[in-house]
Order: sequence, then structure tokens, then C-alpha cells
Amino acid sequence: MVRFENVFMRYDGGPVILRDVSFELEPGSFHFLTGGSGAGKSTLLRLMYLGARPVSGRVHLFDRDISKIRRSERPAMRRRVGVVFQDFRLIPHLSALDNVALPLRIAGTREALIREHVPELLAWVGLSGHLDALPATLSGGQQQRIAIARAVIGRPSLLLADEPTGNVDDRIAIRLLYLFEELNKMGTTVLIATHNESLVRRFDHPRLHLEGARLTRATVRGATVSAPAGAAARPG
Ligand SMILES: Nc1ncnc2c1ncn2[C@@H]1O[C@H](COP(=O)(O)OP(=O)(O)OP(=O)(O)O)[C@@H](O)[C@H]1O
Repeated sequence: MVRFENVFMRYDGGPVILRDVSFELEPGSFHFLTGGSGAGKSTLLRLMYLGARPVSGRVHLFDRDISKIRRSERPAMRRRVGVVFQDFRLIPHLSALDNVALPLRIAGTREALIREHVPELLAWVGLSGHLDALPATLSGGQQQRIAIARAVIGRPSLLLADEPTGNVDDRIAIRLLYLFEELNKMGTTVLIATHNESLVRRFDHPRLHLEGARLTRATVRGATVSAPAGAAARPG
């Protein structure tokens, strides 16, 4: 689904953000991505949704080396990836319903289906009373839930969520995690970047952890940190 091989990443000659990072996300897997503020979590996600290229090393998405994907192919590949951005990136002049409906409309889904499924999902995330609201009239937590609904509505092959519960209380955070788990059960590969340790410990999924520009893979419930995640994949 996603494979990093010896990836180095820095911005414009700045400090190294990712150093020799190698790992693989198997299809259908569910991982948390943890690390302190500035550890490079968003950068790692950016490389996966074709928002950046590594300085060296290779990133494979859906079995394609991202450096070899033609510009014309990018929109189709991006459509297979649902992204919850840390800053939401909602379209300000569209209602909650229309923001969430957007990926379906782009994919040509029938309007009748959109009118059925989008309100259902918005109700699940607790926004049934806000279908026609513009993002600016909603709280940060409500906007975040629209962003999540938009990312999952098309049942993407890969879901990348950057701090998706950063603006909601624990009760809603757990409910959103259940939503991601449901999506995962239907086949979506999920990677969630988060600072929320209690959430990581509550849900039984392995974690990838960034520290000092290196990636490690931890076992269930984040109990022990083992060898670098890519160790097995490296030659020699
Ligand atoms: N577009 C950019 N240009 C230059 N530097 C950047 C850019 N994006 C991120 N950085 C820098 O890269 C480093 C890693 O940032 P990144 O956002 O990936 O970390 P993070 O782990 O997601 O942090 P947080 O948890 O605070 O969101 C930081 O030092 C940041 O300032």
C-alpha cells in the first residue's frame, strides 16, 4: 500500500526531518503515528499523499514510485487517499453537507445517493443539526468532524489523518476512532498521526514513532519500542 525505502527529508536545506526512514504499511493495516511536536509526522503524511517528494530514498504509493508518477496521473491517485488535514482545509463557501459531498460529486456519484449517505455520516459524527452550516459558523471541533467525514465518505484505499481528534473531547475522539475502525474493517488502510497517548493506549493498534528524525515501530498498545521499522526490509 505504502512503502518507504531509506527516505531522507528536509525542507530547503533546513535540518533533516526524516533520516533513513524505511517501513511498509500493509494493505488493510491500522497504525498510529506518534512523536513530539515538530517530529515530522505531518511531513511523513505529506510524502504519502503526494504533497512533497523526499530528498533521497523512495516512496511507493499503491506500488508506484511517487517520483515516477506523471502529473496527469496524480488526481486519480489522490482520489484513492482520504486525508484529514491538521488545518481541516474545508471549502469556506460550501456548507457542511456540500464539503462532505465533494469527493462523491467529483467521482460522479448519483445525487440521490449523496443525499442519503452524507447526512447519515454527518449524523454519526454528531453534526446532524448543522448540514447547511458554513464552516466559519462552526467550532473547531465541528469543522474537524466535517473534515473527517469528507475524508472517509468515499471509502478511500488509504486514510491519512493528521491529529484528527485534536479539537474534540475524549468521548467524541473515541467515537471518531470507532469510525476509522469501521472503515478499516471495510478494507481501508489507516494511519493516524496523534499526540493523544490515552487514545493510542486504548485502541489496540501498532504505532510508528518518530524521534530524532528516525522511525521506530512499537508493539501493541505502544508498550515496547523495537528495532527500526525498516530494518527487515534493508539489504544486508
Ligand atoms: N513547508 C515547510 N517548510 C519548511 N519547514 C517545514 C515545512 N513544514 C514543516 N516544516 C518543519 O519541519 C519540521 C517537522 O514538521 P512537521 O509539521 O512535519 O512535524 P509534526 O510532527 O507534524 O509536528 P506537530 O505535531 O507540531 O504538528 C518542523 O521543524 C517544521 O517547522
